[in-house]
Amino acid sequence: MKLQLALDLVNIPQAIEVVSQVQEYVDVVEIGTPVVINEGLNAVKQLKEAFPNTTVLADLKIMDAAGYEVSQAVSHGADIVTILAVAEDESIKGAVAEAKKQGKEILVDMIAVKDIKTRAKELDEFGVDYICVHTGYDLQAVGKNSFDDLKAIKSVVKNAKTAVAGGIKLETLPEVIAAQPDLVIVGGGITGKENLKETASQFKELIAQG
Ligand SMILES: O=C([C@H](O)CO)[C@H](O)[C@H](O)COP(=O)(O)O
Repeated sequence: MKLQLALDLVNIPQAIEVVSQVQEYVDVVEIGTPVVINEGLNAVKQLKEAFPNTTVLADLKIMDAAGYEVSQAVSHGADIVTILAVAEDESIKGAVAEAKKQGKEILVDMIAVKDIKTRAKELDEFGVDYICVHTGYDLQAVGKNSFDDLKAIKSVVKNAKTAVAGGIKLETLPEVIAAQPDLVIVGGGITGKENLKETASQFKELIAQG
């Protein structure tokens, strides 16, 4: 089980500062969608240049022009690129084909999917690398989480790795770990704390005990 740190509410220098503090405890660093919107793929490029040995995920949440957008993210240093599960099948297949060509990976974000099991089965057959259940900020705000969705996809996914994101905190981490995803994605649960390093190390320790 790996830990991904999501950086959403920072600019580029702040992102680099956060990663320099917690680098040893995280397996993947995500340049979040709000950062890409504010700073463009330059944020991915600068993070990769600052931490060349770190796996960098570009949270583009692609919806169309998938092959092209994956190729752009990869050319800026992304190792993993996200696409939305609600995108057309052709877009998902295009993203997977481009990532494979470049030796990189695709994470599909299940945000807003209604029939989780059916879509997860289809995505699994398209050869995506990760299928991620995700409660976005707007549903977190009304008290939702993705823990039951994680169990649902775990019951049908045979090939892809599974991931979970959305409001995960140290207090809720044991419930997440119990469902055994391959990747746990945490943003505010780490970046919102005073002592980032201590919090990241506690996440890492619990995940290692898995
Ligand atoms: O993908 C995300 C969200 O849509 C904003 O871009 C976050 O990175 C994801 O939800 C993880 O962040 P937290 O919910 O703060 O843990």
